[in-house]
Amino acid sequence: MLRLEHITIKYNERVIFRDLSYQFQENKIYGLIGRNGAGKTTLLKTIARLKKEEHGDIFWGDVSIKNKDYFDLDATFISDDHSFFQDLTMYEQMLFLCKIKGLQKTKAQKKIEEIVDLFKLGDYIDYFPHALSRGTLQRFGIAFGYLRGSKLLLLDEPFITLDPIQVNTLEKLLISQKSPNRIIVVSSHDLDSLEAICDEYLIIKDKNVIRYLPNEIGRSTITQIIGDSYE
Ligand SMILES: Nc1ncnc2c1ncn2[C@@H]1O[C@H](COP(=O)(O)OP(=O)(O)OP(=O)(O)O)[C@@H](O)[C@H]1O
Repeated sequence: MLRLEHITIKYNERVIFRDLSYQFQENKIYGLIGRNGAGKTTLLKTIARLKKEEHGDIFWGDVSIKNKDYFDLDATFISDDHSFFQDLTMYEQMLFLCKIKGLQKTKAQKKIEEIVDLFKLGDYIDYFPHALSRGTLQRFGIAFGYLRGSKLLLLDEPFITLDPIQVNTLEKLLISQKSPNRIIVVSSHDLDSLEAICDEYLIIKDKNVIRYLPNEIGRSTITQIIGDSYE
């Protein structure tokens, strides 16, 4: 369980979240919804410890992760802002990641093969990042996150730039990744995809979140809540 307790998040003097408390449970996919600039990325980064809150605390189980950093956590944050090594092919980068994870070479090669197949990236593994389209880079970014694996998967706008086939593949993949050991949080403006995968929606409003179950809220109400948050 991941628990946010009365957290306030700011950039300089600008408050993005005020006194936010929420409890995320394993085996669930949460959809983070909000207008542009509402704070979706900020909240994901805060959970991933890539940004620190001003007040409050965050607990993973019974342990505070307030003073932890991203690499202290068993977490993967996937955004569309991928940083790849420009001098390595995509295959070499995947091997490098496996090496950091301590995976033996033959096991690493097998795992990479599986993932490359899953994401249909076989044609591109010998490319350098600068030669790939945005959509393909996004797929590699997600494949890297998948390769890394984690108890906490945080995805920021994962469906952006993916074609409909890849959107469908990713939806299925995320559902298959649900487990009693894992919490998944996805931010997106793609309400169709969120509806297909989420157990709970968290809609950002008034510097806080409102929780809904997908079957208790329609699209027009979501749009209305987002619209109201502009006022
Ligand atoms: N590094 C930063 N310094 C100052 N302000 C920031 C910084 N990063 C984000 N912000 C501001 O914080 C607010 C929340 O930004 P965030 O990126 O979290 O929103 P978002 O909901 O993810 O938006 P979008 O849907 O457009 O991606 C925005 O007003 C943004 O301008």
